[in-house]
Parts: sequence; C-alpha cells; structure tokens
Amino acid sequence: MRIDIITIFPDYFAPLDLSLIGKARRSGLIDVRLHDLRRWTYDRHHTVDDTPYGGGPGMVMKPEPWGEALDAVTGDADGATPRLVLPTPSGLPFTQQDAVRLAAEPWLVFACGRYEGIDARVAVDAARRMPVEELSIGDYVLNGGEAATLVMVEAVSRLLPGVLGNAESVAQDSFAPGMMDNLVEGPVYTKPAVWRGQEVPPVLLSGHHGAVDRWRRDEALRKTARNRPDLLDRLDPDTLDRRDREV
Ligand SMILES: N#Cc1c(-c2ccc3ccn(Cc4ccccn4)c3c2)n[nH]c1N
Repeated sequence: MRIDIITIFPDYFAPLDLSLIGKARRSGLIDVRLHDLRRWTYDRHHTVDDTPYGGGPGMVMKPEPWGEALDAVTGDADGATPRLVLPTPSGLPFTQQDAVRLAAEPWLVFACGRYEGIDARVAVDAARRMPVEELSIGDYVLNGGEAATLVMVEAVSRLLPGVLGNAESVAQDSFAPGMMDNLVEGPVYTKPAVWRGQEVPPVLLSGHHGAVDRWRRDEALRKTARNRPDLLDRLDPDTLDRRDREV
C-alpha cells in the first residue's frame, strides 16, 4: 500500500518510523511518503492560511497550495487514482469497519488540515478526480488532522498482511468484525502467576481450553456491559446463550 500524507508538520509523523509500521516501511510492505504543504507556496513567508470569508475567529487554509499539492502528489502514478481521506471534526465517524475497508485500498492520501480547516472548495475540486471522504476519529476537538491521520494510518496499516507478526491478534481484536460478537476484549495476563499479591485467574492456568474460552467470553461480556453497553444492543439475541444473559 502507498500512503501519502500532506501536512505543514511532517515531523509529526516520526512515529511512523518506529515499531511494526516502521519495520513494514523498511521491508517495503507500506510506502509512506510525507509532503510539506509549504512546498507549494511561493511567497516569502510560505503562507498557507488566510482570514475566513464571512468573518469569524481563526484562519482558514488557502485552497491554492492544497490544489497544487494534490495535483502533484496524485498526478505522478501512471494514471492510478488514490482515495483522499480528509480528517475533520465534522467527518463521518472512523470505525474498525472503515479501517478494514481502507486497508483494501492500494493508495491512500491523507490531507492534514490546521487552523479552522481547509477551504471547502479543495474537497470539491479533488472529488472531480478521485474518491474523497471526510472522517473523524472521535467527538473531541484536536488542533489539526495530523493526530487523526496517525491514528487512521496505524489502524489501517496493522491490518495489512505481514505487518503484525501474529495474524491471530488481528482477528481477536476488539471491534474486529464478527469476532467475539463485537464485544470489547476482557483482561489479559502474563507471568508471573502472582504479582503484588494478585493471582492470575486460575482458569487461565488450568489448560482447559473450553473453560478458558468461556471465561474470556464472560469477561468480554462483563467489560462490554460496563464500558460499552451500546455495543450490547448490536448483539444478535440468538448468539447470546442462557449463561451469557446471566453475566
Ligand atoms: N479527524 C479529526 C478531528 C479533528 C480535526 C481534524 C482536522 C483538523 C483541521 C483543523 N482542525 C482544528 C479545528 C478545530 C475546530 C474546528 C475545526 N477544525 C482539525 C481538527 N478534531 N477532532 C477530530 N476527531
């Protein structure tokens, strides 16, 4: 997969050199290219923003640099067309299903806005030549699109074959479609068996795989009911056996 990121803070993406995604980049599994938006400005101050039409607080990102940046970044690939992702607080909620969908794309471009956002005409102009989607990672306000892009790039990249060592761990993720009925994961433990007076639940040391699976499902149900009761509403009643209802 090719991932292009256009931003005025390229250094924000240093974390993409680390850990499994950094390893995947070095192995060629993922081709991440960073672009400083100011490369497409021509004034002495490399201006990327201006006051909003209609007045109001803050500044808006100018359309010209974005138009030229997107032309340059998306124009050099032998006719291939990327999907443009625009992080914005007003976007559609980014979910695990979106991560799965985007992981199937060969080429993504992320446009990281700042200030009060990017001039709305940029998305309209881009949509004339590529699919564009506005996505939000949650109901809180950030200062720009870079943190959201890091989140989405990690959520997508980890799903690519070969990026995570243990394919199982992707399948057992919370929110993995169809896994554990969309329950969140329960508690996990490792050695030592006793730590600061706390014992690992004995069932996990029993070697009884059926009992371990049952215990993990009970704990996942318990944690989902406590932290994400909204997910329980999505459970297919037929998949809840009698004991589930007792948790
Ligand atoms: N995804 C996502 C986001 C963002 C986000 C994404 C891009 C930009 C570009 C500028 N700002 C600042 C800003 C503040 C206020 C109103 C508009 N814009 C962004 C914020 N905030 N929260 C999320 N879940």
